[in-house]
Amino acid sequence: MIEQKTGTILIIDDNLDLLNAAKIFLKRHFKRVDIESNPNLIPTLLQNDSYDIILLDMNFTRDVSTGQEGFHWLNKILEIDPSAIVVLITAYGDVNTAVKVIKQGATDFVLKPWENDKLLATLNAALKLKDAGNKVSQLQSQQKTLSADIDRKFRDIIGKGPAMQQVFDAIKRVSRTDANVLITGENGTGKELIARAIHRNSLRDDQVFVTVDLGAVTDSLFESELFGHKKGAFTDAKEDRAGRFEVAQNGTLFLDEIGNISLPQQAKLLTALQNRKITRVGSNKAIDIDIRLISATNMPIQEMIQTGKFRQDLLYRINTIEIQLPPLRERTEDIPYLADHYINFYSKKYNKEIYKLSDAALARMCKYEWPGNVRELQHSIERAVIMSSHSVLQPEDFFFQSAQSENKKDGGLNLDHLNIEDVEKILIRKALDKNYGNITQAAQELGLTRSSLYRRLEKYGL
Ligand SMILES: Nc1ncnc2c1ncn2[C@@H]1O[C@H](COP(=O)(O)OP(=O)(O)OP(=O)(O)O)[C@@H](O)[C@H]1O
Repeated sequence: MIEQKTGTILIIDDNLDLLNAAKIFLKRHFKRVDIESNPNLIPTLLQNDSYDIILLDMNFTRDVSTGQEGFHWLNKILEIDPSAIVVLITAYGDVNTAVKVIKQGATDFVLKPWENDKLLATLNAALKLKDAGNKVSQLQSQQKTLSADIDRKFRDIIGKGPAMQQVFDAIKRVSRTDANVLITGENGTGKELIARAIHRNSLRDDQVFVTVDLGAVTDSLFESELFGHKKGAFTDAKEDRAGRFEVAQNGTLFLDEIGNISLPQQAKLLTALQNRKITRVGSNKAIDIDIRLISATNMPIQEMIQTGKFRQDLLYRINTIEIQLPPLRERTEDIPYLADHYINFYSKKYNKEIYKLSDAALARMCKYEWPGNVRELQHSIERAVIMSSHSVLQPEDFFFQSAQSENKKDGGLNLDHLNIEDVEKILIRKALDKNYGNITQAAQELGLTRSSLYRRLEKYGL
C-alpha cells in the first residue's frame, strides 16, 4: 500500500539555492512544500493559506547575523496564528540560542547547514505536535458542542411562586463561590436542572459538568467509576481509564443520588474529598483534584444520620450550602406556568396546534399529588399533546385521570390504612402491568428515571 503523504510546509529563507534544495528533498516526504525568499510576504501567505509547519531563517539582511530578524518574523507569525508551529533555521548550535528560540515561542530549531535526516526528524516531530494540537482543539470544540446540546434541555427553569424564587436567589448567591452544594428534593423536582444552572453561572462555566448517578453504580465498580483504574487492575480493566473525578478536573462534578451509597463507599468518597486527591484502582500514584462538588439526594439525610446510615462528617463536606426543592404539590402556583411551557414545547416538537389547558384540566392538575413531580407533569403533557385531537387540552387527555379512577376501582382500597410505600408499590405494579413489564416505559409513566425504578423494585422485592 502506498503511504499517503501528509503535512504542508512553508520555508522562508533569502538563499534561493537552499530553498530549492530543501523543496526537492522535502517534497518526497510531505504533501506540499512552498518556498519564499521575501519575509515581507509572510502575512499575505498566512492569510491565503494554512501551513502545518513554518521553517524560518533567522537572518535575511546580508552581513547581519544577530537573529533579530528571525525573532521579529517569529512574533509576527505567532500574532497572526498563535497555534503556528515554527521551526527556526540558525547558524549557531549553542544552548543560549536554543533557549532563546523556544522562549520566544518557536517549537524547535535546525542548524545550518543541515543534514537531511536530521531536518526530516525535526519536521516529523513538529508535525506530530501540530496533529496533537489539532486533535485537542477538535475535541475541545466537540465537547463544547455536546455540553451545549445536553445543557439546552436543562435551560428553562420555571418557577414564579415564592418557593422557587427563594431557590433562584440561592443559585445567584452560591454559584460564583465554589462552595459545595447539596440539593435535596423528591424525584423529578429539578435537582439536576438546578445543579446545571449553578455550574452555568459559576466561575467554571467554560469547563465540563460531569454527572454520576451514584444510585446506578454497583458496589464493585464504585471506585473505578469515580477514581478510574489502571490497565490490569481487575479482569475487565482492559486499558487505563480516568474516573469521573479526573474527567471533571477544573469543572463541576455532580454526584446524583448521594444518599444511596453504602457506608464503605461513603468512607472512600470522604477520603477523596478531604485530601482533594484520588488514586486510580491498581495505581499508587495520587492525583490532585480540583473540582466544584454539587450533590443531590431524595433521601432524608438527617434521618439517615440518626440511624447511622449516612456519615455526619461526609454530610459536612458536601453541604456547605443546602438547597431544598419543594415538591410540586406544595407549589401548585407554578403548575399553570409549567403546563404552558411544556404545551408550547411539545406542540412545536410534534407539530400540533394545541394552545392551552382547559380550566377543568388545570383544576385537576392543581389537585393531583404529582408523586413524580415536574418530570411526571412534563411526561403527562407530552403524552396529552401527542394523543389529543383538540386544541385545548381536557382532563380526559391526562393519564392521571384514569390512573386515579382505576385506583378506586381496584379492590376499593382504604386509603386511610395505606402508607406512602404501599401506594408507591401499587402504582409501580400498575405501571408495570400496563406496560407489559417494560421498565423504560413504566419508569416514564411514573415520572422516574430507570435507575430510580430499579431501586424501588429491589426495595419492595417486586
Ligand atoms: N422548575 C422547572 N422548570 C422546568 N422544568 C423543570 C423544572 N423542574 C424540573 N423540570 C424538568 O423535569 C425533569 C426532571 O428534572 P431533573 O432531572 O432535574 O429532576 P431530579 O430532581 O434531578 O430528578 P431525579 O431525582 O429523578 O434524578 C427535567 O426534564 C427538567 O427539565
